[in-house]
Amino acid sequence: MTLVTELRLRRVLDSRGNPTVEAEVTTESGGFGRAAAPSGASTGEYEAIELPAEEAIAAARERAVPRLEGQVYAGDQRSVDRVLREADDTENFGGIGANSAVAISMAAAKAGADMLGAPLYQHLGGAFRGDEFPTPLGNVIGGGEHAADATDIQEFLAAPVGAPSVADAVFANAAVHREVHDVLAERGIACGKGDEGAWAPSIDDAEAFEVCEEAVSTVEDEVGFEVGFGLDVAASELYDGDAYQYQDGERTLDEQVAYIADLVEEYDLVYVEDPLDEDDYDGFADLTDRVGDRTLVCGDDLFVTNTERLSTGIERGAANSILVKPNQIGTLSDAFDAIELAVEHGYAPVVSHRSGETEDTTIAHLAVATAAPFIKTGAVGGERTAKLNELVRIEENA
Ligand SMILES: C=C(OP(=O)(O)O)C(=O)O
Ligand SMILES: [Mg+2]
Repeated sequence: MTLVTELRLRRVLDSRGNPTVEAEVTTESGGFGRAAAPSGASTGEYEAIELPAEEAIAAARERAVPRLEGQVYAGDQRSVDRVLREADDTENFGGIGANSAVAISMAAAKAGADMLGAPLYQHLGGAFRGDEFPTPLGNVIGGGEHAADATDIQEFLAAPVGAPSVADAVFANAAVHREVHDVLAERGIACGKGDEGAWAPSIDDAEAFEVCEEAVSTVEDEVGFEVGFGLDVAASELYDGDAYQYQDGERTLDEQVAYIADLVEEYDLVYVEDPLDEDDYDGFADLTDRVGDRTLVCGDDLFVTNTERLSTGIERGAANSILVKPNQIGTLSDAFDAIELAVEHGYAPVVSHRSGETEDTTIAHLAVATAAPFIKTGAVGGERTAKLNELVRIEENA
């Protein structure tokens, strides 16, 4: 019944105005799924390859479409994703592009769910999924590769860890975002927004910590539950192969570990993503040793949603959390495998958007399906609220 009868691919816009790949899967009995690939700016060196959209579409039309149409069942996600890998025939989706692969993989999942008449999270998570919901991490101040002339640290993330519901958490993050703007205005600082909708003021990291702390504490008083904050340092972007380069000077490898450990202590950070370079497993292990009992040390560029890199991290005690971006690895099956391996070893999976996004809501369903404790998908902006509002709807209906 879920035999794929038609697979269409087209170019659509992402939130940065760049072309990205959208896929539509139709099945024999009329099941339908549509999904679009996101795109990163601070991409990890070991990510699957994103090809220019036109090139990815042409390659997938030639190599993947004939292997899927009339051959594979959309409800059998593992088969769809295996065929995508066979059609690609490289280690990193350099053949058809991870953007084509992930769009097709997610569209097939949606077509499979449509055939069952079930929401996507239920199709992916099954009947015994449980009833846990992810806490959203909301980007409220940012710079790095996402905004010029702003903070060195890429993301300051509101983390409403005490929220009684997803809806409360989503609104708390939006309130922190608003409050950050008010605090900046009081200080006479005008600013625009970065790629993910976070404020991108021309201030240094030290001032951003002050602003964030003040905004979070005001909102915490208003809502009456615990709201903390965390970071995505995106440290590979600061590392020049020798030291970490900040506006206020450089930090050696040891200094960087000590600096982050101090920040965790001083601001009671609940989450620290990519605090060190993507090749520095030892540094991650050292930091995890120091602060891993108090905070999540998350690997994004370090692990790139890849089970081999995660296995290395597990062996070496590097990090205690993994960021999960389906387009970093290319298929939903691979993303599921990374989550499963992480959970098995006590690593917290954090399902994540990319800085370039679309209205696609698959990651909201993926986070619920896998009972991921966190989802990182911004605080405001249409392509971000698409996921947040979907979480609110899922929570109401689940
Ligand atoms: C979402 C992120 O940014 P990008 O999509 O640019 O990699 C990130 O680094 O976690
Ligand atoms: Mg990151």
